[in-house]
Amino acid sequence: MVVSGVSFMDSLAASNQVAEERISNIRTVKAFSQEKKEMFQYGEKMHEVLKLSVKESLMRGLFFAMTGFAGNFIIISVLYSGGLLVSEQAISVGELSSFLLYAAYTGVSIGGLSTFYSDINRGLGASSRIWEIIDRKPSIPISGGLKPLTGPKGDISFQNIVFSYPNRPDAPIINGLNLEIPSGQRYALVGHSGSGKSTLGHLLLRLYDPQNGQICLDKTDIKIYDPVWLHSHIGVVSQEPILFSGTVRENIAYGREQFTENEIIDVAKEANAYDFIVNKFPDGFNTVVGERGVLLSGGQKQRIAISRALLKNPKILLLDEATSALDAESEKLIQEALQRLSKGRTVLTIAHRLSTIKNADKLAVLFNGKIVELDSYDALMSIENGLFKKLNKNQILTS
Ligand SMILES: Nc1ncnc2c1ncn2[C@@H]1O[C@H](COP(=O)(O)OP(=O)(O)OP(=O)(O)O)[C@@H](O)[C@H]1O
Repeated sequence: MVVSGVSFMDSLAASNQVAEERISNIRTVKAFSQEKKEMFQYGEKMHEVLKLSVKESLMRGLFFAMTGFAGNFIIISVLYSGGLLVSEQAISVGELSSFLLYAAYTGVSIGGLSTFYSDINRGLGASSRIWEIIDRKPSIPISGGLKPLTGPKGDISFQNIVFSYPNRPDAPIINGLNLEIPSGQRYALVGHSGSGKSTLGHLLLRLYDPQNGQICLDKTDIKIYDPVWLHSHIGVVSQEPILFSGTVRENIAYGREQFTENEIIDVAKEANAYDFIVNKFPDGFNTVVGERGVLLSGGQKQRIAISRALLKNPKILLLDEATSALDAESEKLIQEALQRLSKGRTVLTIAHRLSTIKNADKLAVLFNGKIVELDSYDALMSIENGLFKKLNKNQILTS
């Protein structure tokens, strides 16, 4: 019964996952006219849930039918043998009745225990997955470690990094990579799609640990630092900025406990977000952005994410540029905001835009899990048969 409870919960979770994923991406479903197919798929999943719940109900029914039958059979047997004993005058009718009464009380109580047993099994089935998750020890601790009293200087070095994702251990993404980014410099990471640029960002944030080599911040392995301290000094503006349902203010302040209204206004101005927040949104900074920021345009989301990074005031910046093209005006405003954001910080940009690539102090070209070229834009373009030159010529780097 425990096993069937677990499968029932698993199939219910699978059907909920399908529903949640499709409903939250309803625009894509509609754009591809997949409503009927998705409804059919959800129906299939629910059918699976129904099948398992019928199976579980049958097992419960069988179990209770058997215990009920056994109870009644015992009573009839006791009445029969007791009747024989009464007729032989071995026991009195009173003794037989009181025995039956005690036996009935005991039987009902034991019957109650069997219901309790089946309910416990249901609970065990439902909770076993939760316990599995609760008992999992994260390989990277949430907190604990060195917390320097001052912020970092911002020198970053990747030393002989080898990394493959845990679910694909045989497919190394980074393979003996070395890269030094001195404090205050702007480096742009370029390479084919899928070459591992975002992965390098994940490693710097210590979302994963490399299988080999070390990543150092100010000559100390990032594994030594408290992850909370480390994350507080790295600002991230990702390709698809993640906003949470809540107000514009709450989204800008995400990650900062203490802030003043003036700070929020200042960072919004610096990120070129102030004008649209105040003039275009009905409630200004109190405007609700909708689930995952659906009520905002791509460019607006980017600028709110830049305001958030500015408020955090980190020493290191990790920018994952959006590949999707924005209109020229938004593009200009975002580039301006990013320029301001980059000032005085160590910046690693996953670059897709020619303007970013040209403005970077150095370009690091990632190929086959290694940095194969590292220099300024002009220097790399002057290498005959250079990889960067080829990528640039084929317009692989720019959107
Ligand atoms: N969580 C993951 N689990 C397993 N493999 C992953 C995971 N994330 C990415 N990968 C794989 O790692 C490789 C590198 O991905 P990554 O996102 O770092 O590339 P990228 O250079 O940033 O690409 P793009 O420019 O298209 O964003 C890809 O082959 C991808 O399929």
